[in-house]
Order: sequence, then structure tokens, then C-alpha cells
Amino acid sequence: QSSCSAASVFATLVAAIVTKGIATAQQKAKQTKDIVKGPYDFIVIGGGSSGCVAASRLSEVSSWKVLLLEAGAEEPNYGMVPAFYNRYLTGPFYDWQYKTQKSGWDAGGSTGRGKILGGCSAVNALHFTRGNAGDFDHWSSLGNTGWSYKDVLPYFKKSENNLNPAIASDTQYHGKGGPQDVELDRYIDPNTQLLMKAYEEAGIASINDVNGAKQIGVSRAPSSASHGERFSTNRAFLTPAVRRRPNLTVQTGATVRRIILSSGAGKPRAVAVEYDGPQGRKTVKLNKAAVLSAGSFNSPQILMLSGIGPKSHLNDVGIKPVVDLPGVGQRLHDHMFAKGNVKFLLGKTANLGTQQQIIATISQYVQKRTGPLTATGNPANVFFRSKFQKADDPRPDIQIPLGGSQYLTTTGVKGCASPEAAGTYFNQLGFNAINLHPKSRGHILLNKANPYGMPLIYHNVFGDESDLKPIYEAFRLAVKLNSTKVFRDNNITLSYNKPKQCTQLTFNSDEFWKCTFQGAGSANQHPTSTCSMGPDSDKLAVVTPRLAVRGVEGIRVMDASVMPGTTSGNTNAVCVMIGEVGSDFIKQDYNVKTG
Ligand SMILES: Cc1cc2nc3c(=O)[nH]c(=O)nc-3n(C[C@H](O)[C@H](O)[C@H](O)COP(=O)(O)OP(=O)(O)OC[C@H]3O[C@@H](n4cnc5c(N)ncnc54)[C@H](O)[C@@H]3O)c2cc1C
Repeated sequence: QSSCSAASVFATLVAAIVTKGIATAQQKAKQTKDIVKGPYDFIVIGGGSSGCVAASRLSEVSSWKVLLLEAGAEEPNYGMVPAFYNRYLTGPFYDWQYKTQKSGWDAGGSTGRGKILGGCSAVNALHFTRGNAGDFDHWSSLGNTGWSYKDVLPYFKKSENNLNPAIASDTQYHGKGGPQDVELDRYIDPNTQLLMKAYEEAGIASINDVNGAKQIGVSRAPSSASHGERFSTNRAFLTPAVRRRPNLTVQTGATVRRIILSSGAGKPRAVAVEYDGPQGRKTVKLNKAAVLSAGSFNSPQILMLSGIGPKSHLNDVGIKPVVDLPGVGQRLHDHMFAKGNVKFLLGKTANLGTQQQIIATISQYVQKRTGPLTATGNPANVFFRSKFQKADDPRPDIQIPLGGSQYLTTTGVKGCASPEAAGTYFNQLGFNAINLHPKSRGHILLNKANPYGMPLIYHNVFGDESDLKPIYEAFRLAVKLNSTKVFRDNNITLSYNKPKQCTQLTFNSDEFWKCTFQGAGSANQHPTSTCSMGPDSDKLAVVTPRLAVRGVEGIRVMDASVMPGTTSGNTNAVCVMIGEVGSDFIKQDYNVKTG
């Protein structure tokens, strides 16, 4: 109780300090000048997880003139404080403020999407998981040549600068010296450690390196962080040295409306990009290719606004179809979880430190960006295979994040980022189980009332209710923890809501858990597959396995939207890899040295 109220006071005071810092940072970050001077060889649309990689790698070729157009602003200093995730980066200045439509178990709500240089990597929870080797072998088995695990592993390694010597020494799986700093979450609290031990006691293997040879088990989480600070792809790939390249222009505050295609005989070709910049609407000419990296919601939107998409839908919303590509916006895939209100009630509460200590440290950090500040989202995870996963599929189908909250540590001081987090973290830890490979798929449409505004996002969460089955198993595993020695010795118990209508049902049965979920489910902010890659035989494939948009010349897509389906973990690291692979495809096509 005292931890909660202390945390509330703490959060209010911190909020006051940070609000001032935020206002100043936002003012500074606003781009007022348009510095674009075309034509460019490559125009990268969207400076997110993949787009920053593409702009950086393509501009390594000094004879190529590269432009990066990003709708959002530069990253603020306070964004480096990982614990501010979910609290200070969610407003309209740094987020698209998208809403989802009612579909499946999704009642319609908000979904986060970074509108900032670095994209979602600048606002996310920092987990840096590659997924399972089987994810990429599966992509390859669908006919996507060049995407097997053997093919993509060198690219994961190329971008990485792993800061944990024990992990970095495994050079078969890890890289040292790449642009992207990666380190294990620096602070792991005693309660999460107890949960990890309880899972081990319940038969889940302990894994040292989730991005190494084995993924399935209970493991600490790697993060896109550098010595405790957030390390977005903007910080990693658009370093001051890269930004000084004379052949690279980065224009923030520039929202792309459409790619302009040539008219006339033959295949249409991308010839220019139209955007709304800080000094009004502008068209910039293009010599070689547009690289669309606007993410799983905006990349299909921009294609459709350019006349590339399902013909009947384009006609319906008043956009003239140029290329009838039925797969654009289809196949939306995301990790899914049910909202069960299940918690671990903890025997011990964490120590917040004195308010003065915490405020002094945060204040110093926000104003001067100095001080040893580290933080984390969920410091550990369980990846496991339920009995519903096919025997010949090596991937896990369930992820259980352990921790369930953000918190902030400084030397000798522990606090947390928000009253909400404090409430749930310090006395209890939320429990959630995520279906990593649901059968349910959704789609994206243009909004007829304003095609250039917010797209219509239909996640179709648990549209196929068989997707709940592995989740029931994860809940049963959580119940099993109640009888572990670790739980008994440390006075930890599992608590769950039991609405009236569920009391007659057999405890722990499928029906019981389904009833406690009360039809509430959500996608996990990892949307993929809306411009899916695929071979010629795949009629819904939007891009070729080399990421070229079908039916046109001069448009590549590089972001989460090209994945044929979700991977077995959080998606940021995969988007970095996609930026690396896609940039090399372009270099190969122009006979430029790669690697
Ligand atoms: C709140 C949150 C938490 C998350 N936590 C994690 C996590 O802990 N670990 C993890 O691995 N993944 C996490 N993810 C998901 C992960 O970060 C994303 O999957 C990944 O960053 C997507 O990369 P992307 O390149 O596809 O798109 P993005 O990173 O979204 O980049 C797209 C960029 O394009 C810009 N853009 C869009 N439209 C236009 C336009 N019209 N004109 C110009 N620019 C445009 C956007 O502003 C953005 O900068 C999280 C996501 C969110 C939202």
C-alpha cells in the first residue's frame, strides 16, 4: 500500500518536471524548414526501424543521392530514458494516434505507432528478439528465396554491437562492431527472478541467450539499449557522422501523400514523391527507386493512395487504380492476447528509494542527460510450445512476458515510471500469454471519408477462436506455479478475476478461462504482413522475395509489412534485419559491393 501511494506522489512530481522538459524538447524538435533539393536516386519513405537502416546503408554508396522523408520529428533527449516508454512518448506529437475498428474480439481501441525519427524503435519497450530460426525457414519454404535462417543470420550479426561479453563471444550467433547496440536488460528485480525460478521448477528450461542457438525456455530479455539508454535505429544508424554525408538528406516533418507513377505505355514506374512538408506541399523527383518503410499501417496506405491496390476498393474510395494488386492491406497479422486480469500477488514489495533521491536523479537526467540511469520493460520472457503446435514446426507458439511493468533504476535507487505501473508492479505482477502465430488475420482499408487520414485497421483478434487454445495452456501453466516451492517459500500466489457467470464452470477448464476473458482481446502492437512478400504463384503477394512491388518499376518495401507472417517474438530486431537485407538486394541489383 505504502509503495503505491509513494509511487503516485513520485509520479506526479516527476510528471511536473518532465512536462517542462517535454515542452522544450518538442519545440526544438519541430522542423520548420524544407531542405529537400531533388532529384534523388533513392527516396526512403518513413524513418522507422527499417527506414533508418535503409537510408544509412544506401547512402554508403557516395555516388547515390538519398533522401529520407519522415512525418515525425527528431527524437527528444528524454526518449533515451527507457522507463518513460508508454508515458511520455504516447501523445500526438510522437504517435499517430491510430484507432482500431471493431473486429473479432477487438472492441476497437487505440494502437501505438511511433511518428518520430526512429519510428516505433524510438517509442517501444526495447525488447530485441530475433524470433526463432524456424520463422525464417518457414518464410523460405513459402518460396521466398533468400530469407532462410542461414540467409538472414549474417544480417542480424552485421547490424549488431552486442555489449554483453559472455553473449558476444558466441560469434556463430552474435556481432560486435555493428551500428545497433544490444544488451541484456540491465536491471532484473528480485520478484521477476523468483518467477523465472518458478517456471524452471515447473519444467521450463532456462536459456542464457534467446537470440542464440536455443530460443525456447525462460530467459532474460535483450534490449535495443546502450549502457541503459534507449538505442533506436535513428541513434544506431543515423549517427552524426552518417548525417554529415553530403549525399544524404533527412527531412523530418514531411508526410508523404503518394508516389507518382509514370503514365504511358509499359509498366508504370515511380517517378516522384508528393509530400506535405514544413513549408507546404511539394513534389520531389526520383531517379532510381522509392523505398517504402512507413510500417504495416502506412506502407499499404501509401501504395493504395498511389493507385496500387485492390481495384474495387480503390474505386470505392475514389482513388484511380493504376495497378490492381489485391494483396495490398490484406493478411494483417499480429501477436494476440486475451485480457484475463490474472496477477501474481507478490510476497515482497520493491523499495522505491526516497522521493527526493528519485526526483533529483530524474531531474538531472532530463535536463542534462547525465547519470547512470537504466530501465526496462519486461526483463524476462518464457517462450514455449503448447501441445497445439505441430510436431514438425520448431517454433514456440506462446510468449509469456515476465515483469509486466516498467521501472527505473539508478545507483541505489529504484522507482517506477507511472502510478499504473507502480500499482501493478510493486504489490503484484500482471500475467499475460501471447499467441505468437494466430490463424486469425485482419486487413487495412483506406477511409472513404478521408483516404489520406487514418486508415481503417481491422485486427480481427481471435476471429478464429481456436487461437485461444494455446493461451488456455499458458494459463494452466501459471496455475501450476502456485504449487511450486518457490511460490510457497516466497509467499507468491496467483490471483484471477472470476466474474459471476464463470463460477459454475470447472476451474482451469477451457470454458472457465474463456469466460474470465469476457470476450476481450487485443493485438500486441506488432502488426506485420500487409504488403507480404511471396513468389509469383502467391496471388496476394505484394512484393517479390527481393522486396520489389509487383506490377510497377521502382518501388521497394522494407518494413514489418513484408513479413509473410509474424515471427516468434517482438518484431523490431526483425525489421532492422529486413532493412539490412533489402538494402543489399538493391546494391546487388546495381552491382555495388555488399557485405
Ligand atoms: C508501443 C509499442 C511497443 C513496442 N514494443 C516492442 C518491443 O519491445 N520490442 C520489439 O521488438 N517491438 C516492439 N514493438 C514493435 C516494433 O517496434 C515494430 O514492429 C517495428 O518498430 C516496426 O518497424 P517498421 O520499420 O515496420 O515501422 P515503424 O518503426 O513504425 O516506422 C515507420 C515510420 O514511417 C513513418 N511514416 C509513416 N507514414 C508516413 C508518411 N506518410 N510519410 C512519412 N513518414 C511516414 C512513421 O512516422 C515511422 O517513423 C512495439 C511497438 C509499439 C507501438
